[in-house]
Amino acid sequence: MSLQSIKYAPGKLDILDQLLLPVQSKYVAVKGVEDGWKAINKMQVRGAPAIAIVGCLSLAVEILPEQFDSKKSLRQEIEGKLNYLVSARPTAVNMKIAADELIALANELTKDEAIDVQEMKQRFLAATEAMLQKDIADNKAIGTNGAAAILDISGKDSSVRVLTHCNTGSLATAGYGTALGVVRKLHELKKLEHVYCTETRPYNQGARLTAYELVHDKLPATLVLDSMVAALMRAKNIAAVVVGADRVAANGDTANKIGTYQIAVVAKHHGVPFFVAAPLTSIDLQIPSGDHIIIEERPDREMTHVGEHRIAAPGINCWNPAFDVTPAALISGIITERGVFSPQHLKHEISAVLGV
Ligand SMILES: CSC[C@@H](O)[C@@H](O)C(=O)COP(=O)(O)O
Repeated sequence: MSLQSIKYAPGKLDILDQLLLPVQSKYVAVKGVEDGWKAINKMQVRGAPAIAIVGCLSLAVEILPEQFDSKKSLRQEIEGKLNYLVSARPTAVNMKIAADELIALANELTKDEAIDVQEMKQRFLAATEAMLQKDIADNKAIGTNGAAAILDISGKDSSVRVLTHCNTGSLATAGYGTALGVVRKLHELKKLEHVYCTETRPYNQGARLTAYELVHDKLPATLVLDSMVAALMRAKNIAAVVVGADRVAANGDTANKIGTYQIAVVAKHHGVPFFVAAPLTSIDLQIPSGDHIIIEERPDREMTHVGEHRIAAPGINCWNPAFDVTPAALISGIITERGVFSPQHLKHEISAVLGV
């Protein structure tokens, strides 16, 4: 059975505590928005799509038992709590886009004179709950589109070796995964010779989470350290790199886990195609370029310690940005559920597909 990081039934939300993986698989209850905010901020749940889903479902759990005396008070609660959830982590855009969409829905329902406060609440909860299934469907489409793009480039008859970074699988999404969904699809098509995953220092999402998923799902996989990528490309005939995204700007610049940018530079040097796989909810057409993306800086301790064990000299200063921005010029294609877009023409191509 594939991994499930989010378990939801109306009024009940449990998440797999990713701080404990891979040593322990333990679900923790998220009983409302405060728990949701803390789980996102402390990285018990992580990965851009999963953050948005857990944030929104934590609100669903909180408002289900509550009584509201007017649609206006329900709307205010929804807006205030969603904006609070957006503040838990700054870089990934999915929570912000989900919050904006749900606030717009709440505004629309407030104005609709044909419905009362009970019906407004039901419709809001249904929209929130629909996110889980939609994310899985989107990821499967990303997998199909991405596998086709990689096989197109590498020649359809051969199996491929690919490299991925960070974690973009079932643990970072509602299921199946984005970049890891592409890897999964290649495997389903019997076209995956091998996947290499980086350790992803300092938080080790690759070694702890991606490696855990790859072993769990029995995919042919090998772990490498972040410092081995250039040597790997020279030695192992890598057909493509595929990574996720936390926020893609309108010009195709992409924020993703720290280390992504240097992999893209190395890929360019070796002529290896570099793909970003992400749902449309990771694309922020409101910002013109990556210069406008706020990069979260995390505590020094994530660099100086492994668990309780100090590995850096006491007293040394640290700089710990959690993400970097890969310039669009280094990206071969942005794989979404609606097709593979050229980063240089992203805004235009998305508008054409969505008809807006
Ligand atoms: C499918 S998610 C893509 C990204 O969110 C992922 O690569 C990543 O950077 C996760 O960062 P994290 O800091 O662990 O939340």
